[in-house]
Amino acid sequence: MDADAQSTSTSTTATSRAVDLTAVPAIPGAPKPDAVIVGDKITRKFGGLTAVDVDHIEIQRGVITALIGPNGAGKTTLFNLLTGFDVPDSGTWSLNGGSLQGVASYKVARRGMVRTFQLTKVLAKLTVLDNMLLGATGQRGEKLLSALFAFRWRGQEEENAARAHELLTRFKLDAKRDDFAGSLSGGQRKLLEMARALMVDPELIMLDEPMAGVNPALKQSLLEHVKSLRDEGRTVLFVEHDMDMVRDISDWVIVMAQGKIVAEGTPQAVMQDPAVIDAYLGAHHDTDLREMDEAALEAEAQAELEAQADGKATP
Ligand SMILES: Nc1ncnc2c1ncn2[C@@H]1O[C@H](COP(=O)(O)OP(=O)(O)OP(=O)(O)O)[C@@H](O)[C@H]1O
Repeated sequence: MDADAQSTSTSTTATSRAVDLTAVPAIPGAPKPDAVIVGDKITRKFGGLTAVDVDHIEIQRGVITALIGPNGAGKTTLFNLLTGFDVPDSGTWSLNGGSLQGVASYKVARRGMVRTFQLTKVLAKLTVLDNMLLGATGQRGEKLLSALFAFRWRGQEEENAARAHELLTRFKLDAKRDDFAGSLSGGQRKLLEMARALMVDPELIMLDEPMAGVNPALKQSLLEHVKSLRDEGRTVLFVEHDMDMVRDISDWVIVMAQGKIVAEGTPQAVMQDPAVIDAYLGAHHDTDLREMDEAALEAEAQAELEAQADGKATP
């Protein structure tokens, strides 16, 4: 384990809110013991295509939930809707019981829910430190009224700089604080985006494909950082195609296909669920889950060969 990440997770376990989810029924829309997000009848259509059609969703507080599914399943669209970056055709959802319907993305962030993007939105021509400080916008200082109280704004600036420094150290980016963000590797940009999201000290952090474009050397460190978010009491919801990551760090997995939630459960249960394997294989273009369930596929191929040898037609 990365020494820095280890010290982070060790020092933060005291505030972990993780609970055992093995007793939660493995059914789509399963009720959770302490849901931080609850959504109902959320739909989003693009022309004739229904990208999201979620009947009920609950995200448990304090654990890591993976949202998986084949390409085009609606995962990013659902992220966009929950965080106010897109507007649904119908549906309601709440954070800690407070409705987020019609709430703009920056206000959603102020209420404690932030997200990162599939393609990182770090600003290449700003320094790493300036990117961090931008992450703190939406706080007191940017308000016109606060400009009248410059002493408060200065205090906020100092607080932000201190927090940025602390986070850059934690994410091992402190040596790069004055470099242009554009000079960072793909993995470092993902780390910067995660660090920036933490500037507002969110209760819930949503990561859209945190492993995409990250070189293998940084992957383990990134995984440990995601786990440390949970270990310090935050809720993590992430979209990912990297099934190793899903298996390694998720406490719960929600599977989408064609806009709907088709399965939920612990990683172990979900990865053996025929509905999940169907959802992936039906889409024909996600190889990760194929690799993941090689044994099941081999058994299926063997059965097919035997059926052929017996002269039976296979469906
Ligand atoms: N702005 C848009 N305009 C039209 N169609 C869209 C738009 N955004 C998404 N879609 C369509 O909605 C469906 C769901 O897309 P979405 O990006 O949410 O899927 P996803 O599960 O995140 O896929 P991936 O894993 O490939 O990122 C897809 O068919 C996509 O083409």
